[in-house]
Amino acid sequence: MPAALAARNLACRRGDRLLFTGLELDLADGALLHVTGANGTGKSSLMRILAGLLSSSEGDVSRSGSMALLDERLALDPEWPLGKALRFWERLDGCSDPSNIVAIMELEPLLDVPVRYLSTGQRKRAAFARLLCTSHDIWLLDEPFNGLDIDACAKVRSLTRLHCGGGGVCVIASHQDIGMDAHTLAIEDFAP
Ligand SMILES: Nc1ncnc2c1ncn2[C@@H]1O[C@H](COP(=O)(O)OP(=O)(O)OP(=O)(O)O)[C@@H](O)[C@H]1O
Repeated sequence: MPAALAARNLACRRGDRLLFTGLELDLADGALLHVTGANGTGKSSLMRILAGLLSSSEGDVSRSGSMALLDERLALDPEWPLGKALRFWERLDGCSDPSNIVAIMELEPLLDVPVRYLSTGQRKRAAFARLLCTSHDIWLLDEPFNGLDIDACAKVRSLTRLHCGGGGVCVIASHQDIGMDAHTLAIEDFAP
């Protein structure tokens, strides 16, 4: 089944503030979307609505294919060494080639380090290792370049191109230039 993600007439209210309204998107066939906007405009809120973790105040989301959200929350046990924490999920996710993924994200030297000691960029690379283990069709990447060095940013770009080149859909929320050809959705265009 080809990956697709659509949103119709989405509105989002946080507290007493309406962040956006009438937001539409329609993604399929390897589409890459860059959601832009200044701090606090609602990019992360939109990503959580698309992921089904937050209710919209209006509108709906439909999708075809499985979906993964990568954000600043690292779903790995902070007390465990990274290798053990990754293995726990590799088994549950049915990861086909975990050692290759660890190598791609250059995590071998960190496998004995407790997750809570990882630096910001190391945590982000561990989050990508988890994402790659899951083989989901739709990637929702919230500020995926935060904390990554130049080489790791380039790697994330090439992994994203590979994902979309294989028919996967990807949404990147970032206030930064992502350095890739992408459709753009400026969240401020949907401000009330
Ligand atoms: N649980 C909450 N209750 C009330 N307001 C919230 C809640 N969570 C977030 N907000 C507010 O919603 C607004 C949008 O937050 P969001 O994280 O979606 O923005 P963002 O565009 O991703 O920002 P940034 O670029 O800084 O990450 C902010 O003003 C934030 O304070």
